[in-house]
Amino acid sequence: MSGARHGLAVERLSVAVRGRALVDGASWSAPAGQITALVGPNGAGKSTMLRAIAGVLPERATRAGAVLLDGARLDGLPARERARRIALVEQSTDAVPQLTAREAVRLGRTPHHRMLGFSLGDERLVEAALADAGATGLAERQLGELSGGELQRVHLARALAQRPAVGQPSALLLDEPTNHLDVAWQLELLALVRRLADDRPVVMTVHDLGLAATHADRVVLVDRGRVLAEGSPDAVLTAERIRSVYGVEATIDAAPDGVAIRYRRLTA
Ligand SMILES: Nc1ncnc2c1ncn2[C@@H]1O[C@H](COP(=O)(O)OP(=O)(O)OP(=O)(O)O)[C@@H](O)[C@H]1O
Repeated sequence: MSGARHGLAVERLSVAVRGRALVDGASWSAPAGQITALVGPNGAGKSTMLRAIAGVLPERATRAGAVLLDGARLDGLPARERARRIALVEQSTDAVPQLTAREAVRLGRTPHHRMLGFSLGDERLVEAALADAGATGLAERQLGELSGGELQRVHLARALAQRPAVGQPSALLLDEPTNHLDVAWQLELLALVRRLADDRPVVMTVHDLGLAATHADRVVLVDRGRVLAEGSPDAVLTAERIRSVYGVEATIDAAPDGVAIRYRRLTA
């Protein structure tokens, strides 16, 4: 059901490049206070959806449909206005390797600047964002010399620094946030994401269906640009659906400390 009053609502979103549909009439919602996992096979259109919501599609892409945050349309807002409300952490960004982590996180404040530029308040937010993402110790390091997992934390800190003033609606979109992270940091990140979802919608794409089932409140299953199912993890992630979408046999074990899913190739 789309149209969540508090949270993000995606309505009949379509994205095409040179006449090819990458996202095809997708409607789904991500309520504030919840973690929504966007899952689906490679090439399903998950990243394209996040980029369309954040308004950072390539120029040659055409799009249709609506994106609403707390009931207000984001489409048509100037890029800067949209960037104040929606923070997107991508798998790979065009990070300048010579920037230090702190300088990169400061860039997260750019959409909020007016004439005066960087303020003391911004500086405090940058330090808090670095601390929240566990990246304080990386602040003086150059991006080009960080490991994949360290870089992931800096990107997250940058998105945290981007958030608007308290009380203003915002959403956080994370594209494969657990990529490159070791198991300890995956759990740290998911605990942080849980805290961040306290007062806003958080959407994350993940390939690990067990992780989605364990840590997300809602799951949106996407295939070939379309939404196949949306709802609670146990309602969406059934062995039958996993078989039809991914073409593998899944055994789902729900335990009190999480959901483990084992996979086998389909036998003929
Ligand atoms: N800029 C682009 N121009 C043309 N086609 C694109 C562009 N970006 C993505 N695509 C295509 O759109 C489809 C959806 O890609 P997208 O990256 O959104 O999928 P995804 O679900 O995030 O995949 P993955 O799990 O592999 O990251 C793919 O077929 C991809 O090749």
